[in-house]
Amino acid sequence: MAKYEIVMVRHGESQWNQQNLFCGWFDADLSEAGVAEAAAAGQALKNANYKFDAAHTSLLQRANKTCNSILEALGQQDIPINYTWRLNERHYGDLTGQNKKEAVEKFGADQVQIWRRSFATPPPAILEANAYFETIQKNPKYKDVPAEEFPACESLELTIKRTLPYWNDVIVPQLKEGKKLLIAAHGNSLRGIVKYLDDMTEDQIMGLNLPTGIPFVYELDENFKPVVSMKFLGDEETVKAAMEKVAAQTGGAKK
Ligand SMILES: O=C(O)[C@@H](COP(=O)(O)O)OP(=O)(O)O
Repeated sequence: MAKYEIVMVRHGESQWNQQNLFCGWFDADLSEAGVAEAAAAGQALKNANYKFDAAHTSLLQRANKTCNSILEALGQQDIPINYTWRLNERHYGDLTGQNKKEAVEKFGADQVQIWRRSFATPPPAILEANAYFETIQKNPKYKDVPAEEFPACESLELTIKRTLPYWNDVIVPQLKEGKKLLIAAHGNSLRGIVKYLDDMTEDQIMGLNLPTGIPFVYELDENFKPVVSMKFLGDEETVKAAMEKVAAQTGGAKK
């Protein structure tokens, strides 16, 4: 029987999603379409009568603005919002700022697919020569990230390693207190949580592409095992098309 419920959402489309650039820890803003997606996510949650006691988001504005937009739609801007680097997007290393299709031309589709969706292989570490090195690696907002944990690139496996402590130490205790929670985060930080909750194999998680701006619900039993998994607040066709759009960003591959 379901005892706990939590809603998660990948931010609305960012300007870098729109331009098809690997984004990772770069702090891209929402695109115009992304602003609309975030508002629609709020409306969908409002229509389904959701109310939250707290929200959790990353240190990146695309997720923060999505979170705010949802809370605004619900008339709940006053609830506590927790900001944490542990929910940040997977660090895309030296791919940060590269066009996804151009990366395929340069490195080949198989290699890019491994970097994007494999479990254990990280992209190359960000180099000082990368145009976004300073703004990411030297950003004062990350001053509290322990030096030994500050990534220069991350596989999904490494992303899960820094996201799970937040799930276990912050999210789970709040759920146990009976709080209704919203997590507004990113494609890969959420794929990590989903893999963990649904105990997916590495092959299964490779095939999962989370759409932007469509909230999804987990209902969990007393042992935090899913009774209902990844139930999207959107019609099946729309969700499927949005997932395929993400998969196709490197040039038509379905995975
Ligand atoms: O970093 C990025 O480019 C995207 C995910 O890209 P893919 O792994 O889907 O290529 O992250 P998000 O838009 O969720 O913050």
